[in-house]
Amino acid sequence: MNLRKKYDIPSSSVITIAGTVGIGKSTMTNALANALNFRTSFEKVDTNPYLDKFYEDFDRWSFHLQIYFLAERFKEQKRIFEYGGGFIQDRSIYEDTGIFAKMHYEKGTMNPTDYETYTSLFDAMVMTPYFPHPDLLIYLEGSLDDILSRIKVRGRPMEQQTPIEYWTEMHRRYENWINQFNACPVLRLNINEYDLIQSEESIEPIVERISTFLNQTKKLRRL
Ligand SMILES: Nc1ncnc2c1ncn2[C@@H]1O[C@H](COP(=O)(O)OP(=O)(O)O)[C@@H](O)[C@H]1O
Ligand SMILES: Nc1ncnc2c1ncn2[C@H]1C[C@H](O)[C@@H](COP(=O)(O)O)O1
Repeated sequence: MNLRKKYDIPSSSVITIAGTVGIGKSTMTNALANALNFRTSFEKVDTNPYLDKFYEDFDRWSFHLQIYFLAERFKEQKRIFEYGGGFIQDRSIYEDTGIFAKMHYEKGTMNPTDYETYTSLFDAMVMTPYFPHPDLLIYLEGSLDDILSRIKVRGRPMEQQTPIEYWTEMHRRYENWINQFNACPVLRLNINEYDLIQSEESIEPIVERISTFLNQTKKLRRL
């Protein structure tokens, strides 16, 4: 059933799914897009020319990878705009800079000049009045143990070889990042509150929450 009409969600909505690696963004993206009859925008993992190399040598490839992701996400943003919305997006562009680039710079695996070049490009492209922000960012949160076990079950080879400290640091940074994020409205979902793998129907209460949330933020904007 198309839940979009039942819950009165505008067909032009753009909803982005945020959260740490392995938390369940792609699974949520597919489930929501099916429920709302929306298009999807996924990040490229299998065809990404830098990702494997990056996990083997952060220092050498972190700048290249960030530029690649920035270009890909910007192209996706353009596609979403050209369709007039109606999209679920797997990961927000804000996480690239607020989590990944910052973490690699602060941990010393991206050099200061590269970081400065990257952030000035990001700010010029994204943090402008011309860049359409999503209507809603759904932030998926969960315990580090649950996330580590999901990364293990999914089994992407380059992620298995990455030290646990990397995922621990990322998890910590995500919590801080979301607490001060304000580029668009945020709905937080705890991954223990639903199970899209065992029960497809568990998407409906989530759609209902999205609808309530979007209507509330619409009213607030009118005040
Ligand atoms: N609700 C859930 N319950 C149990 N496992 C899940 C759930 N959602 C996702 N997973 C599993 O967790 C792993 C990571 O999910 P994925 O959607 O690929 O995460 P992300 O896109 O955030 O990296 C996959 O193996 C997926 O099947
Ligand atoms: N901006 C990024 N910098 C470094 N690594 C990144 C970035 N965006 C995504 N990634 C990595 C993390 C994962 O290994 C894959 C896919 O992310 P996922 O959260 O599993 O969708 O790409």
